[in-house]
Amino acid sequence: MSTCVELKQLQFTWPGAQLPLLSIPELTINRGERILLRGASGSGKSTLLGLIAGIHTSGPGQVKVLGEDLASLSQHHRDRLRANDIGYIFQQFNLLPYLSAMANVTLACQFAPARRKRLAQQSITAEAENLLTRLGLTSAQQRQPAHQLSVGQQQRVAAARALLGSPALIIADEPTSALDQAHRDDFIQLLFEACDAQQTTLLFVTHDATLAPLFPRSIELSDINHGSGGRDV
Ligand SMILES: Nc1ncnc2c1ncn2[C@@H]1O[C@H](COP(=O)(O)OP(=O)(O)OP(=O)(O)O)[C@@H](O)[C@H]1O
Repeated sequence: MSTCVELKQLQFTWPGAQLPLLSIPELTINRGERILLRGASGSGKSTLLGLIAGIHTSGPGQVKVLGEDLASLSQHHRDRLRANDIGYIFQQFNLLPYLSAMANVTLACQFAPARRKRLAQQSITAEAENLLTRLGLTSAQQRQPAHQLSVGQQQRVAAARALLGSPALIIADEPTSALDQAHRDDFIQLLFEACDAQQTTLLFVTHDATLAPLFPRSIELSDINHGSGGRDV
């Protein structure tokens, strides 16, 4: 099985901090895996995701994504890898409020030539519609401005935006924190189905331990992190 994410001897210290927040000897995520990463609030989950997505650069150690050692890439190449191959679902969704749900989704392909190329056979709009429908938004909701949608609907739009153009890796940073249990489990099932249809790897981060049984593999950040994990502040 090929590898999607490979961390080796990773260390990361925020400027001004006394101790490294993260010190992770090893973590490997295979392609197609669905993996839950759990950790307490402030333990470094979002920081780790930012390192894997190439938003922050690490100190010593290696972060490899899809075979590329991020430290050896220029900022431009890291940005391109992220746009083309990583779909990011943010905690606050980061939708543009006055654009329609559909326009928010299709925008994802604007700066991602490889994603557009993977959609070559069908139009971007048709595939966005397909994904939004599969994730449970009606045609009317797809045309509505994002700020007029419920939190659960906005979350589905954010998921469709991340999935459009079949990126190899989806990173989901606590996307269900604002939902009740029924909507949360329903959203995760839909996300699994969409990831399976595209053979996408899913790295899902949460502080909620009750989500672990839904995932084939679950990791506690404190079990793999020898750094401070936010305990020095
Ligand atoms: N830009 C930054 N500059 C300096 N320190 C930061 C920065 N971002 C985060 N930190 C610190 O890093 C630690 C971990 O933060 P991080 O957001 O990665 O945790 P988290 O596990 O995702 O938390 P939560 O579950 O609350 O979102 C915290 O102590 C935080 O103050």
